[in-house]
Amino acid sequence: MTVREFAPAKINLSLHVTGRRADGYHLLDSLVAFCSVGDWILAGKAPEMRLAVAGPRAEGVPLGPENLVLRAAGLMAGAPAALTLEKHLPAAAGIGGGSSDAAATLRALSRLHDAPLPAPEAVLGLGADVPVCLAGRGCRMGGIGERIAPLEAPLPPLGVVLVNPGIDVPTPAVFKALAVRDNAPMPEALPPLRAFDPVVAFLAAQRNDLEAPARAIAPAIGEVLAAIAATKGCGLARMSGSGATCFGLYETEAAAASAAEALRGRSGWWVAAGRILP
Ligand SMILES: C[C@](O)(CO)[C@H](O)COP(=O)(O)OP(=O)(O)OC[C@H]1O[C@@H](n2ccc(N)nc2=O)[C@H](O)[C@@H]1O
Ligand SMILES: Nc1ncnc2c1ncn2[C@@H]1O[C@H](COP(=O)(O)OP(=O)(O)OP(=O)(O)O)[C@@H](O)[C@H]1O
Repeated sequence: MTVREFAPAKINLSLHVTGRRADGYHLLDSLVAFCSVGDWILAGKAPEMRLAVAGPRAEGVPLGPENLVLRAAGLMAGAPAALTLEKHLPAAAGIGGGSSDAAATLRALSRLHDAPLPAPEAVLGLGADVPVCLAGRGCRMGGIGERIAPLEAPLPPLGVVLVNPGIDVPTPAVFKALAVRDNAPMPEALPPLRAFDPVVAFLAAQRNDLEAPARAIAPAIGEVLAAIAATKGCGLARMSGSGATCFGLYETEAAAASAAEALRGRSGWWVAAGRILP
């Protein structure tokens, strides 16, 4: 029996940094969505845990125990499997690549062995983005990433474009470069987010507080944002997470696919188009 689990790209539609804990981790308020662009995890029963990495973005992905797939598998003691990670997302890109792979591995091994998922604190120990990736649906994320409040209504299937300029931006460096760490949160009550117009109107009044420090580290992010914003039908262009990947939102998946075509060809840019998942 082989189990296939999708590891969708994580998109921070907004990312407000509202404080910092004594241990240095930052407090966040983020509207998080997932999209139909992502990696895949394949898992089959085997006498011991092993990992193979394939796919167009396999180059440079670690095969050793530091791979988040193996770190996640290590939490599912007694559930060995032959794991294949099919890599489609750029790494260190702000779209939860390794984090989503870890969450998909937990889901795959839980299904393969009919085993319970690890405790929330163990999931958080894999990385601040893993709890929201384990939820894998539209959420408001708080705390350092452990407070996950699924949205009351599913997000609409908006078109989305993802663009990465081919520059790794290490998350710790971006948080370290923040000038202000006690920014305002989003409004306590979120408005209905059931269609393109209200979603982009609401998000236009929100922020990604990591955009400024990330652009100081990788100025190419500014070029990516301008190029996305200039595409036909783009309702919002914003960096995701700690970058460098930026996203554009469109009313339809077709509009996003057209925008992606217009953006391809820039040397070294990774461009993908899809739709926002519920
Ligand atoms: C920026 C986001 O992607 C937004 O979703 C996440 O907060 C980062 O999630 P992540 O990449 O899984 O982060 P981790 O790998 O857990 O942490 C990497 C480093 O980012 C910083 N970090 C991360 C999360 C957080 N709430 N505050 C932080 O200051 C810490 O220096 C940490 O050592
Ligand atoms: N399964 C994995 N896929 C990609 N990178 C991985 C994986 N496991 C470990 N890594 C290592 O983790 C580093 C960070 O990559 P990762 O894709 O986790 O960042 P990210 O999750 O996209 O960033 P963010 O959490 O800010 O969205 C990579 O440079 C790589 O060395």
